[in-house]
Amino acid sequence: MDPITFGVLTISDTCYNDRSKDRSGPRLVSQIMQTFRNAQVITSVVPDEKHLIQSELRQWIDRKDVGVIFTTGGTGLAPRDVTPEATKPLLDKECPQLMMAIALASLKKTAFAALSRGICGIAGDTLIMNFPGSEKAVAECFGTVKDLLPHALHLINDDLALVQRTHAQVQGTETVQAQIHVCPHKTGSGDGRDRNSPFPMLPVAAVLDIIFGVVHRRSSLDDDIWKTTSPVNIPPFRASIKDGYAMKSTGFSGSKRVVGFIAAGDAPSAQPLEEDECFKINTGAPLPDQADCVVQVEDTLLVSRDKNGDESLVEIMVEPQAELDVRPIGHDLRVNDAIFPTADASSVVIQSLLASVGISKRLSRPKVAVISTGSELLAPGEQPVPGKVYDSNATMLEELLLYFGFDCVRTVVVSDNLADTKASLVTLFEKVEFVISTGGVSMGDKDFIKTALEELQFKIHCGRVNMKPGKPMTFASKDNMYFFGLPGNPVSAFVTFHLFALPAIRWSAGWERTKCSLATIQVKLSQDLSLDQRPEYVRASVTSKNGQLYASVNGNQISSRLQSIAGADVLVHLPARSSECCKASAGESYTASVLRYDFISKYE
Ligand SMILES: Nc1nc2c(c(=O)[nH]1)N[C@H]1C(S)=C(S)[C@@H](COP(=O)(O)OP(=O)(O)OC[C@H]3O[C@@H](n4cnc5c(N)ncnc54)[C@H](O)[C@@H]3O)O[C@H]1N2
Ligand code: MOO
Ligand SMILES: [Mg+2]
Repeated sequence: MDPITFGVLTISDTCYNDRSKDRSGPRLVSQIMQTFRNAQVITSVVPDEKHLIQSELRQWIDRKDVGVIFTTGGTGLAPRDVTPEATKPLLDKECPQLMMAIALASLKKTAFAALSRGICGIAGDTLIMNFPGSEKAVAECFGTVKDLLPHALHLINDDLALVQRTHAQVQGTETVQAQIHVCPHKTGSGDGRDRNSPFPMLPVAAVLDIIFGVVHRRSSLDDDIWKTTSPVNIPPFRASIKDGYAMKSTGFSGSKRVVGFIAAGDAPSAQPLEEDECFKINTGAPLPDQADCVVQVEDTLLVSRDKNGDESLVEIMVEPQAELDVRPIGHDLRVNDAIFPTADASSVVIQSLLASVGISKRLSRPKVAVISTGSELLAPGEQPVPGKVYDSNATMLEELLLYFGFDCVRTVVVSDNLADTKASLVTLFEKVEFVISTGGVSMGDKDFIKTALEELQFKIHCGRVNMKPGKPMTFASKDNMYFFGLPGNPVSAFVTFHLFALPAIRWSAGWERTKCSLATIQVKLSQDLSLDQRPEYVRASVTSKNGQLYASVNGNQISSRLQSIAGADVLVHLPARSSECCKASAGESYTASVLRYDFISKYE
């Protein structure tokens, strides 16, 4: 089937106000991409407003390339659910049987499918289907219709030859020629097919959805860790919280003979203790068996020392209370209690809490390698050579992995050569699960990465992303080997590492999905910014003013200028330019991904 463009329209007040809540749209995009390799997908999010739904639908119906539009959301019985009412006036013909097929399939899964009012029909030569709003429902609905779409479109486009062929196939009189995907983007040949990438530009959210669906999440953080119970009590003995004197609270205040000294690490003392006696004790030391409280040194006076200079008599200035400044056995953690009160993938938390109960277990982390590709690269420290540039990406990626708590097991630099690229990939994947490369993923004759992946039987899940910088970002996998081909432009590599490779590695390490991507905040722009035709991730420093966070963009944002990462606290998510809006204005609020722990550069 010739490449067609699918439209995925999320209709939801909630998602319109916060795009990160839209899970159904990206899920639908990734389902489409996994079913129709050559498809293009355009997406949008509108509130549950009839006129806005219709204006978006009309724009897409009027486009020649858009063959199918799926809407998700607004098909229910709630007052704001108006998707069918918005869709119906635009249709030339309804397709009730298609919706019935969806309804019957959905009813098998849940009786509540009966409450969905979605409709389906044809507007011009575009097929429109209303799907429910839930992520699960859109996947199921798409699954019901996906095999019907090619034939439906051939009928709509009156493509008789193909219609006959499909009928013949259905009647079983013709075998379908197996469609083998050959990457037309061969390099070096420079024939016509190289002029257009075969990879659709996927929305960022859809790429993340694909990544989380493909990358195997290590279960080690799921069960055995969180369910681990403590083999010991913490503290294992009654421990003093202060430096002071251990005594019997029944002995009241007043002067007491000092009969001994207990340091942290000493064994508990079973020595008898009178009410007018006490032990000098250190913080963390075990209380003597007959004491039930500790008075801190600040609440005492030293009265006398014996001939060896040791304290012999003290004046207790406060009334001692039972259990004062004492941590009972198991006060912080009891034996057989769960060590982890909550799932927390931080290795600091996991390793230190395990250590606190005496378990020495080094959590294995996903193994990552870095490849820098490019015949033009010089290693830092080498002498300049005409036509060459220094390789900043390898160092940057090693440092980024370190910063985020992962190790770069190995780094190689490979020139623009297909055989070397393949050989490096094979060697590295013998040792690691993730390989992150930079360079060689765009349209150049020497961009071998995608070809190398195809020839090594990797599945390329994403070959281009609708974003700036980072458009040619490539994600591929084969079994449990995962490959990120970041663009060569240093800033593109920086941005796509943060948005895609890091979340994937964290996911593989067992992190909660909500924590895999960088945390996001809302910032106000400090200046006007023009919008690009792709959604843009601009580097900006953050100022906190009266509790409001402002973002100032770090100079020229061209994706080769690595200087823009200096002082970059966040990546501000700027939407793509649209016919209604071509700039982001100072004072407007935008979502921003937090790049570093210390993400506020200035307080005013
Ligand atoms: N005809 C088209 N050309 C390009 C397109 C396109 O769509 N059509 N996309 C542009 C975009 S967007 C990006 S991003 C770049 C990415 O290209 P590659 O991933 O193939 O990167 P290279 O071509 O290998 O290098 C790009 C650039 O970056 C420099 N570079 C590469 N590696 C390093 C490194 N390790 N350290 C520092 N600098 C590096 C390299 O010298 C180039 O200047 O493609 C555009 N082209
Ligand atoms: O995608 Mo590129 O990174 O814009 O230059
Ligand atoms: Mg290139």
